[in-house]
Amino acid sequence: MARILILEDDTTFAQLLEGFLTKNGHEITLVTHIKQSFKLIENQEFDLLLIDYRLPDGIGFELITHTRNLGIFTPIIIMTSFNDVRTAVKSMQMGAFDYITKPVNPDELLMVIKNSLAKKDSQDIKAEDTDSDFIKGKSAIADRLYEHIALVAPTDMSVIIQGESGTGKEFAARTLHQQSKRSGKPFVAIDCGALSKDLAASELFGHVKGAFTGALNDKKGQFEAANGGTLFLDEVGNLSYEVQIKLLRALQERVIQPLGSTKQIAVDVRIITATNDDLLNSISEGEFREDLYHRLNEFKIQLPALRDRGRDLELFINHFIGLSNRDLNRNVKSISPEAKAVLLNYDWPGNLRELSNVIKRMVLLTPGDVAQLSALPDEMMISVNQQTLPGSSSDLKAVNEQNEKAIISETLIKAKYNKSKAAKMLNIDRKTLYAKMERYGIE
Ligand SMILES: Nc1ncnc2c1ncn2[C@@H]1O[C@H](COP(=O)(O)OP(=O)(O)OP(=O)(O)O)[C@@H](O)[C@H]1O
Repeated sequence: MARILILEDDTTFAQLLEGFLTKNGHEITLVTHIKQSFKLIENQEFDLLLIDYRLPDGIGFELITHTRNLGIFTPIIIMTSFNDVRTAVKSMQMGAFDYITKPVNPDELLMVIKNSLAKKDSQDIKAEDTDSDFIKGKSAIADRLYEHIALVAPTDMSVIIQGESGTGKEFAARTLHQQSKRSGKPFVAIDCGALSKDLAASELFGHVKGAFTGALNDKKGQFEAANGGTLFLDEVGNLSYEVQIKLLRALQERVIQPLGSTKQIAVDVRIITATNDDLLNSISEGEFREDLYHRLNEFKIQLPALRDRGRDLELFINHFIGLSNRDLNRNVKSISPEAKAVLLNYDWPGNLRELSNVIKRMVLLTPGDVAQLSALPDEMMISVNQQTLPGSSSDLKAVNEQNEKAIISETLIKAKYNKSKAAKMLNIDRKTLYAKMERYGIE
């Protein structure tokens, strides 16, 4: 028995389907509009969504995007007229499992449903143990990101993921793999930034015993380990020129040659790469091969910096509080308004990784249920104070005052609010410090 949500505006046809599928042991919920279906999937669990393509308030694609953005991977079958088949194929690239053309043949429908449910079972395990600590976000920029991921995932295109440090490039690469046809095969991640020049080639392509000093045994490379699946090369800009040549050859000819071996080994690997910086600069400086770049860049995904993700920041703060409560056995339920203001105004150069660390520390330092400003690192407050300085103001007096205020706050934090010590560090006497603190409203 499966719980099936049917989204179909032709009510006579929908009731026919309901009768037929109920007879075949399924539990059916009927809706006629996309908006109603959004509400239902947010609040109830379904095993399958059976949706019409053209609906009174939009097209079926919207439900696919919405469910995938919510991190729900329930199988979706699109029902479409023969004329819309091309669009239905596109819907599969966006994450629908299958489509069926109208008029619907009952036996075909049962078969498609059976196949989709079987695929769902094989995906559930992965969704459980790899995705539960991750969220996608709800900003427009996150919507676009996951739309691109859903579009390119099922293809075999090489993808470059570009983004600042800690923006979630590895998570995006894993998502691409999980949504691809290769999901049942290995996902192998290599941090090229951590590989020494000498070891990179052996790590990627393997070596035979005696290939170089220290090669005591044959070793399989990661290309072979990822065979049939996906190889994720993080910080690909760090690979030496010689390894870049070998990599290009492996991609073009689909064979690798372990160091010291004359044997060629056929490999079928999809490559996803990530880089912090713009590889185009490295190309113009002659450090990265342009031909390899084009081979790797069949599709580019740009990961947004956390500071550009709007309301996602708050979602991530809450998400990480939940994870830290669980991991550290705490019960933080809210954040004081001052602490929240600092979290929301900080510019997060280390992105999600930095946020996750800051929240973990904050939760650890909060025995009660409200996190306070004192649980945040001093440097964050200094940085937020400095950001609010009027950078381009021409009012010299105001700029000086703002500077003075920021320096005093900063020094007080450094001196752990010991005013004699702070006065000494600022090279002023205690009385002057008190007067300035009062004038600038520093507590
Ligand atoms: N969507 C997400 N939801 C929750 N946590 C996330 C998400 N994406 C990334 N993270 C967390 O943020 C941190 C950084 O993620 P990840 O390693 O994928 O970033 P990266 O861009 O590859 O970093 P680097 O540039 O340092 O290689 C990790 O701790 C990861 O668990």
